[in-house]
Amino acid sequence: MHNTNSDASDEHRQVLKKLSGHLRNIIEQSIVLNAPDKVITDINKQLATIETIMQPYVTDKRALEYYNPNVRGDLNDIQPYSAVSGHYNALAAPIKFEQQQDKLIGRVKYGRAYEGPPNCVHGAIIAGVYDQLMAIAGMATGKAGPTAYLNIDYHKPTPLFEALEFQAWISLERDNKIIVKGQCLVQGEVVTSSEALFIVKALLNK
Ligand SMILES: CCCCCCCCCCCCCCCC(=O)SCCNC(=O)CCNC(=O)[C@H](O)C(C)(C)COP(=O)(O)OP(=O)(O)OC[C@H]1O[C@@H](n2cnc3c(N)ncnc32)[C@H](O)[C@@H]1OP(=O)(O)O
Repeated sequence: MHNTNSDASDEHRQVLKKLSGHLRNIIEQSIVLNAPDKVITDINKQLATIETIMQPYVTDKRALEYYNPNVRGDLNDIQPYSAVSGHYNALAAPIKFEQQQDKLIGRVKYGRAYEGPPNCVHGAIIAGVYDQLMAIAGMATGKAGPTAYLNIDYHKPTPLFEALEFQAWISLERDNKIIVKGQCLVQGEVVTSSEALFIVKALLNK
């Protein structure tokens, strides 16, 4: 189940990614859907058919890696099914990770499915991005481990439908501890900032 390798072809990865894209669009559309009962009933029937088609192929083994420490190119593929950043998980918004010098960057726009305060991104979604982005940024030390704490300062509301730039960088690495800092910018303005502690030996020893 928690495989670190996969023999999936590029074609297989592409069709799986496309499936997540369709599901993601359906989730977003469902939030603002205002259709007659008859139309929704028809949609429900078609979705039930899709579930039936998928069911025989649902196994306890993922097609892709749960965790791919040797990923090259797309940094999101370190955890392809991440609930926050996985391009193969429809729950994750299409955030794009990239390394820029000593910072890991996450660029994303959130839609209605991620709304907390009116027209703003839910604070728990923001926390999720920091947790994932900072964990991956910490891996640049060559180590990894679970989050011991994640502190977030919400300085200003984070708007929906606007380009967000999350940044994360290693602040301190000592023994079994990695402290990572982060911030999120909207049009150059910092709207949130964060700090997280990751414990390395804990993951390796337990
Ligand atoms: C098959 C493939 C597998 C590979 C797999 C890799 C997968 C890579 C994917 C990445 C995925 C990312 C995803 C996002 C990252 C999550 O979301 S992780 C999920 C959220 N976090 C958790 O569930 C962690 C739950 N907590 C725990 O397990 C434990 O409390 C911890 C954090 C591991 C620490 O426990 P511990 O090992 O017993 O360590 P402990 O001795 O208590 O503390 C060690 C040191 O840290 C300090 N410390 C501990 N907690 C704190 C704290 N809250 N504040 C300050 N200091 C603290 C201690 O004081 C101690 O300091 P020293 O005495 O050494 O100076």
